[in-house]
Amino acid sequence: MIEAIQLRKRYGNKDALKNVTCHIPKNSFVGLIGRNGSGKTTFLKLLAGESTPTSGQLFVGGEQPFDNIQVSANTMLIDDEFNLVDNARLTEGLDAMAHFYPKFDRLLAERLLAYFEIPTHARQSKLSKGMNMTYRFVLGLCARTDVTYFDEPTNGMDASVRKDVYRLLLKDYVEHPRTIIVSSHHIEELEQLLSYVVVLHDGQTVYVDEAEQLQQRYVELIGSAATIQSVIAKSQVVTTFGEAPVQHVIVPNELTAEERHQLQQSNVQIKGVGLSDAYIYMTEHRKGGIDDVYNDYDADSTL
Ligand SMILES: Nc1ncnc2c1ncn2[C@@H]1O[C@H](COP(=O)(O)OP(=O)(O)OP(=O)(O)O)[C@@H](O)[C@H]1O
Repeated sequence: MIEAIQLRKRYGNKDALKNVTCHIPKNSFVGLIGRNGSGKTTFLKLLAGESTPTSGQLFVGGEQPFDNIQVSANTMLIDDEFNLVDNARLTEGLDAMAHFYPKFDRLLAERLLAYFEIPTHARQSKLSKGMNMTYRFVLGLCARTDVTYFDEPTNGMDASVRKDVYRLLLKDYVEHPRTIIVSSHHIEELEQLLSYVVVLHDGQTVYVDEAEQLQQRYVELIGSAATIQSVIAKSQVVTTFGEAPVQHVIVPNELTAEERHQLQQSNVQIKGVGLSDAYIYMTEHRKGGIDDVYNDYDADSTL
């Protein structure tokens, strides 16, 4: 459905995206994850045809998205700027959606807005931040475009609305399979839904694959620091936390049978790592964890 090849986007003298390469199969439910400033919004804007790549190639459904009516009729980007009609009442927004998007489910949209207690006679500009995001989310969901991009859709929503939103996303996706890409900082809340994950780091794709594969990328060793150090080479360690004598050591899931045997013999527990933690280890180990900063600070301040 989506093919990006060595995509680059430059703003002035800054590369917002340096090298994004990914293939996303049709009807995937994708988590677009990455640290602040890693390029998620920039990538979504390119996908939605709102800006042009500086170099590289990008295809959505076989078409280049920029300035392409066919792509824009079948895709939708919901972000905190989304506003179909300026200063409109919500009912006018619903009218516009029905006009532009043939698969828009107006009845469901009205029922959801009533459930979330969002008054449809109100003007969008008068809604609270959380209500505005919920309204936009409802429009994006009910549009049922072939591809829908949600950029941080739960920003400003309270915990209970966020929970409903994730449930809704899953229910609607199961009943109407399509390609959905969600960028979010609440990846731990989203991870049960994802079939596919794209991780951006510093403007580059560092992981593109099924969510399950990312979960299996690392393991956590819990036990005596001395034992772990005697079996695992320092170069294998992604990060370490916890205070001696019991330490938690994260390593790539590439232990040999011999290493596993030695660790288990010494009562070191070998545990799987969740998706959101795996993502954090993948994008954090280059600069060390927060413990390293604190330990270095302690060492320097006692000099
Ligand atoms: N219009 C712009 N002009 C100049 N630089 C920009 C522009 N838009 C984005 N950038 C820069 O490009 C980089 C990527 O920004 P982007 O907003 O895509 O990241 P992000 O992953 O969505 O971040 P966040 O999680 O904080 O929303 C950042 O360094 C940002 O400062």
